[in-house]
Amino acid sequence: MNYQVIIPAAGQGKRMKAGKNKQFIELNETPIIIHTLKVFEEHTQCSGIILVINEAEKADFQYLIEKFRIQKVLQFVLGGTERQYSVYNGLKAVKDDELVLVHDGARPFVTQKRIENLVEKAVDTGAAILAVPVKDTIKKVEEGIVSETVERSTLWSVQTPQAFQIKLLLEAHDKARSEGYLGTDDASLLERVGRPVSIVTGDYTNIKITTPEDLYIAEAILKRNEEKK
Ligand SMILES: Nc1ccn([C@@H]2O[C@H](COP(=O)(O)OP(=O)(O)OP(=O)(O)O)[C@@H](O)[C@H]2O)c(=O)n1
Ligand SMILES: C[C@](O)(CO)[C@H](O)COP(=O)(O)O
Repeated sequence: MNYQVIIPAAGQGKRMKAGKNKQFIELNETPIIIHTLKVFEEHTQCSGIILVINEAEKADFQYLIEKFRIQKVLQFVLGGTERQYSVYNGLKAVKDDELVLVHDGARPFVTQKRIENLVEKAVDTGAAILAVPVKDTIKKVEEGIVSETVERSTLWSVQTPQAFQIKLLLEAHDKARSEGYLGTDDASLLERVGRPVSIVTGDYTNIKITTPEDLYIAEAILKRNEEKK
Protein backbone atom coordinates (compact mmCIF):
# COMPACT_ATOMS: atom_id res chain seq x y z
CA MET A 1 0.00 0.00 0.00
CA ASN A 2 1.38 3.38 -1.00
CA TYR A 3 1.25 6.31 1.38
CA GLN A 4 1.94 10.01 1.60
CA VAL A 5 3.98 11.29 4.52
CA ILE A 6 3.62 14.59 6.36
CA ILE A 7 6.94 15.69 7.81
CA PRO A 8 6.62 18.46 10.42
CA ALA A 9 9.87 20.47 10.40
CA ALA A 10 8.60 23.89 11.47
CA GLY A 11 9.68 23.86 15.11
CA GLN A 12 12.09 26.27 16.80
CA GLY A 13 14.47 23.72 18.26
CA LYS A 14 14.47 25.55 21.61
CA ARG A 15 15.67 22.56 23.66
CA MET A 16 18.62 22.08 21.28
CA LYS A 17 19.85 25.58 22.12
CA ALA A 18 21.53 25.81 18.72
CA GLY A 19 20.11 29.24 17.93
CA LYS A 20 18.50 27.81 14.78
CA ASN A 21 16.05 25.17 13.66
CA LYS A 22 17.74 21.87 14.58
CA GLN A 23 16.65 20.40 11.21
CA PHE A 24 19.60 22.28 9.66
CA ILE A 25 22.25 20.88 12.02
CA GLU A 26 24.57 18.65 9.98
CA LEU A 27 25.43 15.04 10.71
CA ASN A 28 28.26 13.81 8.43
CA GLU A 29 27.97 17.05 6.43
CA THR A 30 24.27 16.41 5.72
CA PRO A 31 21.45 18.30 7.48
CA ILE A 32 19.24 16.26 9.80
CA ILE A 33 16.18 17.00 7.66
CA ILE A 34 17.89 15.58 4.58
CA HIS A 35 18.74 12.35 6.41
CA THR A 36 15.05 12.08 7.27
CA LEU A 37 13.78 12.99 3.80
CA LYS A 38 16.11 10.49 2.13
CA VAL A 39 14.47 7.57 3.93
CA PHE A 40 11.15 8.38 2.27
CA GLU A 41 12.66 9.57 -1.03
CA GLU A 42 14.18 6.10 -1.40
CA HIS A 43 11.13 4.16 -0.20
CA THR A 44 9.11 2.90 -3.18
CA GLN A 45 5.86 2.81 -1.17
CA CYS A 46 6.12 6.54 -0.48
CA SER A 47 4.12 8.38 -3.14
CA GLY A 48 4.85 11.87 -1.86
CA ILE A 49 6.13 14.07 0.95
CA ILE A 50 4.34 17.10 2.44
CA LEU A 51 7.05 19.13 4.18
CA VAL A 52 5.81 21.50 6.88
CA ILE A 53 8.16 24.43 7.38
CA ASN A 54 8.59 27.91 8.81
CA GLU A 55 7.90 30.55 6.17
CA ALA A 56 11.18 32.30 6.99
CA GLU A 57 13.10 29.10 6.16
CA LYS A 58 11.43 28.36 2.82
CA ALA A 59 14.45 29.38 0.73
CA ASP A 60 16.76 27.30 2.94
CA PHE A 61 14.58 24.20 2.56
CA GLN A 62 14.18 24.78 -1.19
CA TYR A 63 17.97 25.04 -1.57
CA LEU A 64 18.55 21.81 0.37
CA ILE A 65 15.98 19.68 -1.45
CA GLU A 66 17.46 20.81 -4.76
CA LYS A 67 21.04 20.25 -3.61
CA PHE A 68 20.27 16.75 -2.33
CA ARG A 69 17.86 15.93 -5.17
CA ILE A 70 14.82 15.18 -3.01
CA GLN A 71 12.16 14.86 -5.70
CA LYS A 72 9.20 13.47 -3.76
CA VAL A 73 8.46 16.72 -1.88
CA LEU A 74 5.08 17.54 -3.41
CA GLN A 75 4.47 20.71 -1.44
CA PHE A 76 5.79 23.00 1.26
CA VAL A 77 3.14 23.83 3.83
CA LEU A 78 3.48 26.51 6.49
CA GLY A 79 3.64 25.28 10.08
CA GLY A 80 1.70 26.49 13.10
CA THR A 81 2.62 27.52 16.62
CA GLU A 82 2.22 23.95 17.85
CA ARG A 83 3.27 20.65 16.27
CA GLN A 84 -0.37 19.58 16.12
CA TYR A 85 -1.28 22.66 14.07
CA SER A 86 1.65 22.06 11.74
CA VAL A 87 0.50 18.49 11.14
CA TYR A 88 -3.07 19.69 10.58
CA ASN A 89 -1.88 22.16 7.94
CA GLY A 90 0.02 19.34 6.27
CA LEU A 91 -3.00 17.07 6.44
CA LYS A 92 -5.07 19.59 4.51
CA ALA A 93 -2.56 19.32 1.66
CA VAL A 94 -2.59 15.52 1.36
CA LYS A 95 -4.30 14.38 -1.83
CA ASP A 96 -7.02 11.81 -1.21
CA ASP A 97 -4.69 8.91 -0.60
CA GLU A 98 -5.83 6.01 1.53
CA LEU A 99 -2.96 6.08 4.00
CA VAL A 100 -1.06 8.96 5.55
CA LEU A 101 2.02 8.83 7.76
CA VAL A 102 3.21 11.58 10.08
CA HIS A 103 6.93 11.58 10.83
CA ASP A 104 9.04 14.08 12.78
CA GLY A 105 11.70 15.77 10.68
CA ALA A 106 13.91 15.39 13.78
CA ARG A 107 13.86 11.58 13.57
CA PRO A 108 16.42 10.74 10.84
CA PHE A 109 17.04 7.08 11.71
CA VAL A 110 13.72 5.36 11.01
CA THR A 111 14.18 2.35 8.71
CA GLN A 112 12.15 1.30 5.67
CA LYS A 113 11.61 -2.11 7.25
CA ARG A 114 9.90 -0.58 10.29
CA ILE A 115 7.87 1.73 8.01
CA GLU A 116 6.68 -1.32 6.05
CA ASN A 117 5.67 -3.13 9.26
CA LEU A 118 3.82 0.01 10.37
CA VAL A 119 2.00 0.47 7.04
CA GLU A 120 0.94 -3.20 7.04
CA LYS A 121 -0.59 -2.85 10.50
CA ALA A 122 -2.29 0.48 9.72
CA VAL A 123 -3.88 -0.93 6.57
CA ASP A 124 -5.32 -3.68 8.76
CA THR A 125 -6.40 -1.65 11.81
CA GLY A 126 -6.74 1.96 10.62
CA ALA A 127 -4.13 3.41 12.97
CA ALA A 128 -0.68 2.23 14.07
CA ILE A 129 2.38 3.77 15.71
CA LEU A 130 6.00 2.79 16.23
CA ALA A 131 7.07 2.42 19.85
CA VAL A 132 9.65 0.67 22.02
CA PRO A 133 9.28 -0.77 25.53
CA VAL A 134 10.37 1.62 28.26
CA LYS A 135 13.70 0.67 29.86
CA ASP A 136 13.72 2.99 32.87
CA THR A 137 11.34 2.93 35.81
CA ILE A 138 8.80 5.76 35.34
CA LYS A 139 7.28 7.60 38.28
CA LYS A 140 4.60 10.27 38.62
CA VAL A 141 5.82 13.21 40.68
CA GLU A 142 3.77 15.92 42.37
CA GLU A 143 5.53 18.90 43.98
CA GLY A 144 8.83 17.05 44.04
CA ILE A 145 7.45 13.94 45.73
CA VAL A 146 6.82 10.61 44.00
CA SER A 147 3.09 9.99 43.85
CA GLU A 148 3.13 6.78 41.84
CA THR A 149 5.47 4.26 40.24
CA VAL A 150 3.85 3.25 36.97
CA GLU A 151 3.87 -0.46 36.12
CA ARG A 152 6.71 -0.63 33.59
CA SER A 153 5.42 -3.68 31.70
CA THR A 154 2.54 -1.56 30.37
CA LEU A 155 4.69 1.39 29.23
CA TRP A 156 5.93 2.12 25.71
CA SER A 157 8.01 5.03 24.48
CA VAL A 158 6.17 6.28 21.42
CA GLN A 159 7.91 7.37 18.23
CA THR A 160 7.00 8.35 14.70
CA PRO A 161 6.06 7.54 11.96
CA GLN A 162 2.47 7.20 13.00
CA ALA A 163 0.22 5.80 10.27
CA PHE A 164 -3.49 6.36 9.75
CA GLN A 165 -6.33 5.89 7.36
CA ILE A 166 -6.57 9.52 6.31
CA LYS A 167 -10.24 10.02 7.17
CA LEU A 168 -9.66 8.82 10.74
CA LEU A 169 -6.82 11.29 11.25
CA LEU A 170 -8.77 14.16 9.71
CA GLU A 171 -11.81 13.47 11.92
CA ALA A 172 -9.64 13.33 15.03
CA HIS A 173 -7.77 16.54 14.22
CA ASP A 174 -10.99 18.38 13.40
CA LYS A 175 -12.56 17.30 16.70
CA ALA A 176 -9.47 18.23 18.72
CA ARG A 177 -9.40 21.62 17.00
CA SER A 178 -13.07 22.27 17.66
CA GLU A 179 -12.61 21.37 21.34
CA GLY A 180 -9.31 23.20 21.81
CA TYR A 181 -7.51 19.98 22.70
CA LEU A 182 -3.74 19.85 22.22
CA GLY A 183 -1.95 16.51 22.17
CA THR A 184 1.76 15.76 21.94
CA ASP A 185 1.25 13.17 19.23
CA ASP A 186 -1.36 12.46 16.57
CA ALA A 187 -2.39 9.07 17.92
CA SER A 188 -3.65 10.70 21.13
CA LEU A 189 -6.25 12.56 19.06
CA LEU A 190 -7.72 9.25 17.90
CA GLU A 191 -7.46 7.66 21.35
CA ARG A 192 -9.53 10.45 22.90
CA VAL A 193 -12.38 9.72 20.50
CA GLY A 194 -12.21 5.99 21.18
CA ARG A 195 -10.40 4.89 18.04
CA PRO A 196 -8.05 1.92 18.63
CA VAL A 197 -4.38 2.60 17.92
CA SER A 198 -2.05 -0.38 17.39
CA ILE A 199 1.56 -0.56 18.54
CA VAL A 200 4.29 -1.73 16.15
CA THR A 201 7.70 -2.40 17.70
CA GLY A 202 10.33 0.07 16.53
CA ASP A 203 14.04 0.54 17.15
CA TYR A 204 15.74 2.27 20.07
CA THR A 205 17.90 3.99 17.44
CA ASN A 206 14.85 5.83 16.05
CA ILE A 207 15.57 8.77 18.35
CA LYS A 208 14.06 12.23 18.13
CA ILE A 209 16.98 14.64 18.09
CA THR A 210 15.86 17.10 20.78
CA THR A 211 18.67 18.16 23.18
CA PRO A 212 22.42 18.65 22.58
CA GLU A 213 23.26 15.22 24.03
CA ASP A 214 21.20 13.62 21.25
CA LEU A 215 23.75 14.83 18.71
CA TYR A 216 26.44 12.61 20.25
CA ILE A 217 24.06 9.66 20.15
CA ALA A 218 23.16 10.51 16.55
CA GLU A 219 26.82 10.56 15.49
CA ALA A 220 27.29 7.09 17.04
CA ILE A 221 24.17 5.72 15.30
CA LEU A 222 25.35 7.11 11.96
CA LYS A 223 28.80 5.57 12.45
CA ARG A 224 27.26 2.18 13.27
CA ASN A 225 24.95 2.41 10.23
CA GLU A 226 27.91 3.22 7.97
CA GLU A 227 29.86 0.23 9.34
CA LYS A 228 26.85 -2.07 8.76
CA LYS A 229 26.69 -1.16 5.03
N1 LIG B 1 5.12 24.12 15.89
C1 LIG B 1 5.85 23.04 15.54
C2 LIG B 1 6.61 22.32 16.52
C3 LIG B 1 7.35 21.21 16.12
N2 LIG B 1 7.33 20.85 14.80
C4 LIG B 1 8.13 19.71 14.36
O1 LIG B 1 7.72 18.54 15.05
C5 LIG B 1 8.85 17.68 15.26
C6 LIG B 1 8.93 17.27 16.74
O2 LIG B 1 8.95 18.43 17.51
P1 LIG B 1 10.16 18.80 18.51
O3 LIG B 1 11.16 17.73 18.56
O4 LIG B 1 9.57 19.31 19.78
O5 LIG B 1 10.85 20.04 17.74
P2 LIG B 1 10.87 21.56 18.19
O6 LIG B 1 9.50 22.02 18.51
O7 LIG B 1 11.64 22.28 17.15
O8 LIG B 1 11.75 21.48 19.54
P3 LIG B 1 11.57 22.40 20.83
O9 LIG B 1 10.31 21.92 21.50
O10 LIG B 1 12.82 22.05 21.61
O11 LIG B 1 11.52 23.82 20.36
C7 LIG B 1 10.09 18.44 14.83
O12 LIG B 1 10.57 17.91 13.59
C8 LIG B 1 9.61 19.88 14.69
O13 LIG B 1 10.27 20.59 13.67
C9 LIG B 1 6.59 21.55 13.85
O14 LIG B 1 6.59 21.20 12.66
N3 LIG B 1 5.85 22.62 14.24
C1 LIG C 1 5.30 12.79 18.27
C2 LIG C 1 6.41 12.41 19.22
O1 LIG C 1 7.64 12.36 18.53
C3 LIG C 1 6.11 11.05 19.80
O2 LIG C 1 7.07 10.73 20.79
C4 LIG C 1 6.56 13.43 20.37
O3 LIG C 1 5.37 13.47 21.14
C5 LIG C 1 6.85 14.82 19.85
O4 LIG C 1 7.00 15.67 20.98
P1 LIG C 1 7.63 17.11 20.74
O5 LIG C 1 7.68 17.78 22.09
O6 LIG C 1 6.71 17.81 19.78
O7 LIG C 1 8.97 16.86 20.18
